[in-house]
Amino acid sequence: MTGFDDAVARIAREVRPLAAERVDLAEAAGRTLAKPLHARAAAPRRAVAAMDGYAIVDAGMQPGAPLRVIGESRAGAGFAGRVAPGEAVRIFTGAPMPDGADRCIMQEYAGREGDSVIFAEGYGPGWHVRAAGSDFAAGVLLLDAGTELTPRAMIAAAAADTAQVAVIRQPRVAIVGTGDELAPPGSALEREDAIPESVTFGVMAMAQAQGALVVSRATGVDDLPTLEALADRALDQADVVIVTGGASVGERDFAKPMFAPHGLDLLFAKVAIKPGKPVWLGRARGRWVLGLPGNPTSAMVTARLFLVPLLAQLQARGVERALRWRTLPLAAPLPATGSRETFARARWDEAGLTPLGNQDSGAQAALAVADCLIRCPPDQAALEPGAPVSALAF
Ligand SMILES: Nc1nc2c(c(=O)[nH]1)N[C@H]1C(S)=C(S)[C@@H](COP(=O)(O)OP(=O)(O)OC[C@H]3O[C@@H](n4cnc5c(N)ncnc54)[C@H](O)[C@@H]3O)O[C@H]1N2
Ligand code: MOO
Repeated sequence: MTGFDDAVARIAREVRPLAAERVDLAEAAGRTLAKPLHARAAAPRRAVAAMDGYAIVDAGMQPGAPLRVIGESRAGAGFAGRVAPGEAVRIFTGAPMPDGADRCIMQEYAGREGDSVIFAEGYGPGWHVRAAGSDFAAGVLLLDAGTELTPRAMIAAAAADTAQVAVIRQPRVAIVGTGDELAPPGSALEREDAIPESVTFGVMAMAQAQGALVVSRATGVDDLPTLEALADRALDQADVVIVTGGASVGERDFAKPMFAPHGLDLLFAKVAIKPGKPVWLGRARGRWVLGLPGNPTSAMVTARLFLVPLLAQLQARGVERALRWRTLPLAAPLPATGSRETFARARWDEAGLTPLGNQDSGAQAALAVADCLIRCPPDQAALEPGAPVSALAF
């Protein structure tokens, strides 16, 4: 059986990023930059006021002495002339500082009468000027290749004055759920022994949250010819095919056999973890095929541990960014681990991590409240509250 770190290392080694494409910036949120993004101009391009008030020459300024207001500078329409001592220009936040002026005094300190303005004591010490290039200089690297365009990064990309960006193509994902017992949610009660099909919904949401385009979601009964046909179609459509269920050792576990006619080549099959031991990853017809166990908690834990790094790697983000472990204290006791490395579901708050009471790999209700996985080495003794553990956002 493959160890967890070894399985992740194989993903890092074998999975190559998808090709790049150019998209309009408005379409780029959530995508990953394929090329570094440099600033086309400095920000601000020239010194600007940081407050509404008056631009003045600081040297020789005296509170109470009147200054002559010679013009106005607005954001988008600066003042063309030059300011000399004894003069002031009415200015607004973000407006270019006129030549000669080096300080902005907030309008709260100004007494204005016609063309004359007098400043009250106490307007210092702030100069309220943002120097040219104080945010960033022209030509600097703002966002490196491999950066996800988060909402915050979108600001920097637009501020770089770029209309289009080179991003990695979105991974196309097809999901196939297998099992005779599965019924579309809303119809399970119509058939004796049916259960609502839940796993593909969670896996789809996780793939989408990682930037993937889910091109199809299908379910198939445990019949090999039916599943082979579903595999064929999914391989036509997607970069990554995810098959859920049928990963175990029963006669009707067809998750791997359904890809056999397409030349399935396994990267790993079975990982020494709990839950999710039957998880596997392979390649067929040049596509990645990820097999997740059918148990809902096992499926979501293995999706978090292997699908998220796989999608990260395809999008040139690297597996490390997909698996950021943090050391956090336990807020409640953690039971001893068995012989497999274990990923306990937990909730995190100010007090620390509270392992959930239901650690069954078939659990669905407990999944909805879990937001962390605690990584427990094999044969770890029970831990008391306060003990530091390694945790991953789930
Ligand atoms: N003799 C052995 N039995 C099992 C082993 C083993 O090593 N030897 N491994 C166990 C482990 S660990 C797991 S995990 C499961 C994995 O089983 P499968 O991947 O074959 O999954 P199924 O048998 O199809 O289903 C398991 C369970 O999950 C429910 N399920 C499946 N798909 C869905 C879905 N899309 N939505 C909701 N629920 C689903 C299914 O009804 C079963 O209850 O095998 C153990 N057995
Ligand atoms: O891996 Mo299974 O997930 O232990 O039930």
